[in-house]
Amino acid sequence: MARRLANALPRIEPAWQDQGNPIGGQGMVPTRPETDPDHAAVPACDGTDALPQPGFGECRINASDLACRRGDRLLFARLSFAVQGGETLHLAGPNGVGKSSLIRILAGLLPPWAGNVARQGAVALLDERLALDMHQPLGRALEFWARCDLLEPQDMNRIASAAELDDLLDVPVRYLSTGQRRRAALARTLGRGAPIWLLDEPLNGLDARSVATMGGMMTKHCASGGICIIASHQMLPAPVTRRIDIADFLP
Ligand SMILES: Nc1ncnc2c1ncn2[C@@H]1O[C@H](COP(=O)(O)OP(=O)(O)OP(=O)(O)O)[C@@H](O)[C@H]1O
Repeated sequence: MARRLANALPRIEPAWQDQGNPIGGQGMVPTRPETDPDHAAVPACDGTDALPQPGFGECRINASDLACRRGDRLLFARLSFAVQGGETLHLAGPNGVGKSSLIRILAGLLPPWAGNVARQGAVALLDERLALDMHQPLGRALEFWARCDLLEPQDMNRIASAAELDDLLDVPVRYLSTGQRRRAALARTLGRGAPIWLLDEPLNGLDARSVATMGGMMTKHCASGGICIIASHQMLPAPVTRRIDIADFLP
């Protein structure tokens, strides 16, 4: 039962078929972290060392000729990319362009209007939903997911510490501030131990220190062979392999 819950996110089958490398993959060159004057001076928190370093097997995600329609509007079309372990893809673009919709397509929660996604590796999805029991103290709410994800309690504790949640574990989730909820959602998501992170606006509501910590987590995840695909209208505090502005794929 627990394993079934842990794998509750839909998987796109077959797990992987090599469909070539339409945009880059192998050839993509990591860049320096995108610079944001608001965040540049804040050192990453040491707590990132507490994240588990699982040493992922091969993981990749390929999007081929994707188009997305919501309601009666075609949002984007002819969008292709390939991302492999160790790479970060930044999905950018103005409000309403379709960043969240693309994240949902990549997670298998929304069918594309056209094209397909091939994926190897489990996914951890962070979106606008907190997915924590508002009536439980934070520690209990995180424990629920730790059990689902078959985490050892000490692993969840380490992740909570990395997200600087130690002092909040006894606080009911509904009393947490916006930024505290975001950090709790991050801990819940990253605790899955999945190689592919799909993060929709992970920096929203975070203060400068938490943004730097998040950057450290992303950097470590990629260094361990994981994938980060981040939809954000902000610059990312970690090395970015490729940036796609969805506005370039308007139909
Ligand atoms: N279920 C839906 N039915 C119809 N239209 C939808 C639906 N969900 C989203 N949309 C529309 O699709 C468009 C893209 O939404 P989406 O949330 O993907 O954009 P976004 O780039 O993530 O925006 P933001 O930067 O504001 O978060 C918006 O115009 C939105 O109103």
